[in-house]
Amino acid sequence: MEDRRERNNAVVKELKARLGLNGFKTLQGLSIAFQHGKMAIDAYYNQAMETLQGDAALLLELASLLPDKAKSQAIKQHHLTQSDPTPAPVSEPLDRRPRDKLSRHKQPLSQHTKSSKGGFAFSGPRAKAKQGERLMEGDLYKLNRGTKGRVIAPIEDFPQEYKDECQEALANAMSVDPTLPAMDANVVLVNFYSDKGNLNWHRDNDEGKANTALNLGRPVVSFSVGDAADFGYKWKMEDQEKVVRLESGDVLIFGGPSRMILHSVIQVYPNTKPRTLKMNRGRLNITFRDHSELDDSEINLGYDGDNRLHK
Ligand SMILES: O=C(O)CCC(=O)C(=O)O
Ligand SMILES: [Fe+2]
Repeated sequence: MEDRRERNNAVVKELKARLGLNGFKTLQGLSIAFQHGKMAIDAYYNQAMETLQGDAALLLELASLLPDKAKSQAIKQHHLTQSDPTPAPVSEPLDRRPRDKLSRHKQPLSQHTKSSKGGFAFSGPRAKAKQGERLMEGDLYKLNRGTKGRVIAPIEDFPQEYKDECQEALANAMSVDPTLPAMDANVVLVNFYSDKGNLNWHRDNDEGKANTALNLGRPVVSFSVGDAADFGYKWKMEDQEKVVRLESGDVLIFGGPSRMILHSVIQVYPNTKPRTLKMNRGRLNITFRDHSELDDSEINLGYDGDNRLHK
């Protein structure tokens, strides 16, 4: 309840700052009319989007706060059925050379995915038992590696929305790069970085040489939530790195010939998360992988992120 009120206040603050008092009141009037069944969903959606200048993420945030959950859900569904929802999730190829081919996708994230403190990801008992590494202890941050923490768990431990969002982002990336192999995520790896956290150069090859998923170049699909960060990538250690700024809601996808790219998280930018996002300082990274052919004993995604470097 408390949490809901705080979110409500944050959204109201953001709306007033963006729209001014008059714009805010217009939107409030529309929302009340819609809630009371005095306005049809398409009229509400179109007018609210117009008032919000096309910020669908903010509209969905607002919708999630409506007291009537059926109405919240209806807005979300309506948004998905729009042939050209604005802003559409966009995929942008970051580089066209085969080995450096990454794509970035902008996606309005569900409440689950950007849930407070990544709490969901870190609260699954299986995740804890399996890895013996925790982000949280009670309600406190307890990062297992000083400025960062990691949890790895089967996708079934997460809400269905996680997988849906992963597949949506992938489909979008495949539409800009049809050569990208498909993947069917079955493992989720969640990293949390404090604003002092970083991750050294590495390739995502911890699964072992015999890994068919790697051989087939099945993409890694990687969501960023919270503070922005610079993500570096290059093919060889001696190459000059390229850097892409990852913001909350960005999805980075690398597969095919670039599945084995060297990459790193160079730095996190403090206080850069969207104002409406209810989350403690820092950055969450939620990474989806397809290890369908491997059984659990073959997957060794231990947190030796900084030791598997320079190989
Ligand atoms: O946090 C990120 O964006 C990257 C994480 C990563 O590269 C990894 O966990 O292997
Ligand atoms: Fe990685």
